[in-house]
Formats: sequence, structure tokens, C-alpha cells
Amino acid sequence: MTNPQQPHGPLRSFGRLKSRPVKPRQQALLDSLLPTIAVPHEAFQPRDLMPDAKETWLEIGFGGGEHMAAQAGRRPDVLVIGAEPFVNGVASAVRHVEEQALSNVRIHEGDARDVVGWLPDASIDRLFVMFPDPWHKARHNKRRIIQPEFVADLARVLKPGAAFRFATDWADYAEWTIERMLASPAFRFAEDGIDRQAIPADHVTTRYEEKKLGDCAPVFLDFVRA
Ligand SMILES: C[S@@+](CC[C@H](N)C(=O)[O-])C[C@H]1O[C@@H](n2cnc3c(N)ncnc32)[C@H](O)[C@@H]1O
Repeated sequence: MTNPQQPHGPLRSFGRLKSRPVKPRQQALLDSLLPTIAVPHEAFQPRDLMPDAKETWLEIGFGGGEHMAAQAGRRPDVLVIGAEPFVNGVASAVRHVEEQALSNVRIHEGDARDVVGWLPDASIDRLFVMFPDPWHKARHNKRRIIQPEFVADLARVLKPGAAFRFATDWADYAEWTIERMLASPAFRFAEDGIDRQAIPADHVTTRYEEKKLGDCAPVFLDFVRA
């Protein structure tokens, strides 16, 4: 039966990313700080979260949050929304927010597809999907976050000209993503004919990336919303 709260289907946890018990100090920080920086669990306007923000960026599946926090720290004038269902990752991200005294980060502890569903049309200036769960076995490919329906949802929430960076260290997922993104008339590569394994100047190494679990060097796909 379809759950009206989850029109996209349930979240599937990948491998070792299942939750561990949260340490008491982390739990205390989660309890005190997360409610103050959580996004509403319903349709919302990003400008209501940070009225003076020049742009709104979204990171899907931020893991430990180091990339999200570093990007937010570089651009305090930008509202950075992150979504991650893994409680240990959210606890880590909240710690980064506290330690770096970031006032421009908002977090959804849960499925990014819900956040995308709540966002207004053309409301996001920049999107990151960094090293998403690869689901590299053929029978699991259907669990990948990049699916034609999700690409259509991203096309709706990204502003014309918005940038979308996707990174993976699984060669087949890079090909999968290129195929599905460029099948949509809403997306094109930001640049043609470049080395997609060159590390972008503004990239921040992620925890998953450091583990080198994939079958190739990281591939960075920078798309633009047409
Ligand atoms: C392989 S990890 C990479 C984490 C991080 N981006 C990094 O590079 O270190 C993928 C992350 O995506 C999260 N994830 C999976 N499905 C998601 C969804 N539907 N919405 C938000 N996050 C999701 C997982 O919990 C996991 O933390």
C-alpha cells in the first residue's frame, strides 16, 4: 500500500551506514540544537528560514556533514539546507554547526525527497549530491537516488541556471547519472569536454570519499538547470 507521507517509497539503508547508539554528549547537542535549526516538516519558503540569504543551497545525504559545514562556512551569506536520515551523521553535522558557529545551516533529519517535495518551484540555487549510496548490484540499482522521477523533481525546485554537483567513485553510477540527467531537457553539463575526474577547485573532501570504497577515482559531474 502507498503511504501518502512517502509518495517516493521507503528509505533503504545502505550497508554499514546503519545507526550506532548516539553518545550522550551528542544526544544532548541533538536535543538542544537540532530543533532550532530543523526545517519545517511541511511546505516552506527558504526565505522564511533566513530572510537575508543571497542564495539557497541544498545538500542531499550529507553523511557526517563536513562538506555541508565547510561550504556553509565559506558562504555565510547563503542558506544551506541539508537532509540526512542517518542519526549519527546528523549528530556529527550538528557538532560541526556548533563548533564553527554556523548560523546559515538548516537540517532535515530524514529523507531528502521529502524536503524536495516541500520546496517551492525554482527555489534552490545550488545542489550537492556527494557520493550517494551506490547500490552497485544490478538488482539494487532501482534504489539509487538518481531516478527519472527524482530528476523531474529536481528540475522543478532548481532555479534556471542553478548548479548541481553529483560525485561518485563508482564508474557505473557516473554513467547512470549522466544518462538520466541528460535525458531530461532541464539539464546540461556546465562545461563540455573537461576531465570529470579533476577535483573541482571548490570541492571539500568528504568522509565517504576518503574511504575509497568505489571502483574508480572520484567523478565530479557538474550540471546546470537550463
Ligand atoms: C555513501 S553516504 C555519503 C555521505 C556523504 N555525502 C559523504 O560523501 O561522506 C550516502 C548518504 O546518503 C544518505 N541517504 C541515503 N538516502 C537518502 C535520502 N533519500 N535522503 C537523504 N539522504 C540519504 C545516507 O544515509 C548516507 O549518509
